Amino acid sequence: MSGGLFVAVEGPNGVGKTTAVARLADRLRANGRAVHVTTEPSDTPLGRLIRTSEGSLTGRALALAVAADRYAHLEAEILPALAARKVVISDRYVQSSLVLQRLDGLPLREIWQHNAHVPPASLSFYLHHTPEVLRQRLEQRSRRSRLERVGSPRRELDLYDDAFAFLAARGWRQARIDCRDLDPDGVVTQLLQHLEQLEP
Ligand SMILES: Nc1ncnc2c1ncn2[C@@H]1O[C@H](COP(=O)(O)OP(=O)(O)O)[C@@H](O)[C@H]1O
Ligand SMILES: Cc1cn([C@H]2C[C@H](O)[C@@H](COP(=O)(O)OP(=O)(O)O)O2)c(=O)[nH]c1=O
Repeated sequence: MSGGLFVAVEGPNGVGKTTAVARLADRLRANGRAVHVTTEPSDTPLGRLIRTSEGSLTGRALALAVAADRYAHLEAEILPALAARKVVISDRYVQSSLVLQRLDGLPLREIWQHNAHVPPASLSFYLHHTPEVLRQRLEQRSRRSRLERVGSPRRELDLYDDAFAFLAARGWRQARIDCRDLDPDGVVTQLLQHLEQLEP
């Protein structure tokens, strides 16, 4: 992908995506890599509008807004950073839509159509944990989003499994990371091992 490396970090709410993204970036920087950390929804006016409207923007309208944000994010931020040969790490990408928009009532194939022109990441990580641990972590959060309340850890994991298989069938390069018994550094060590296999 234009000289850089594009890493997506996916998985259910509370699994440790944000933690893993920050630590992966630290480890790659310590190894001398130029890293660009980003998130979806993006840190732009549209991305911020999606975050603040998530209670009222629902279903197809939310799905299309998230897809529009993704195309803009690619154009304005991800592809230029890749062209500058950076490692881009995104906290959430297409697999998240294949789950969250389904929780919001859309069929998988329609969500896929909205994302039909989105390039795959170089490698997409699916972080996995038990529903019991995910539930405990979510209970500790002071604020839960509408989709966190609509879904449940078990339902989210089922939909992530579906999305993983769906993307695999379309040739997306993915790795499923079982986070049980791994502290944050242990998770990142596994991510780095997978990334080393990509880069000779
Ligand atoms: N590997 C891990 N082991 C134990 N706790 C973790 C691990 N990764 C993250 N956590 C904790 O779990 C909670 C959710 O992590 P977070 O990175 O915010 O998840 P997400 O971004 O997927 O919602 C935080 O309290 C974080 O400190
Ligand atoms: C990336 C993404 C986000 N969203 C929406 C729903 C989420 O509740 C909202 C914010 O994403 P989320 O990652 O849950 O936010 P936070 O970083 O605050 O935990 O964006 C989707 O509906 N589909 C997507 O693909």
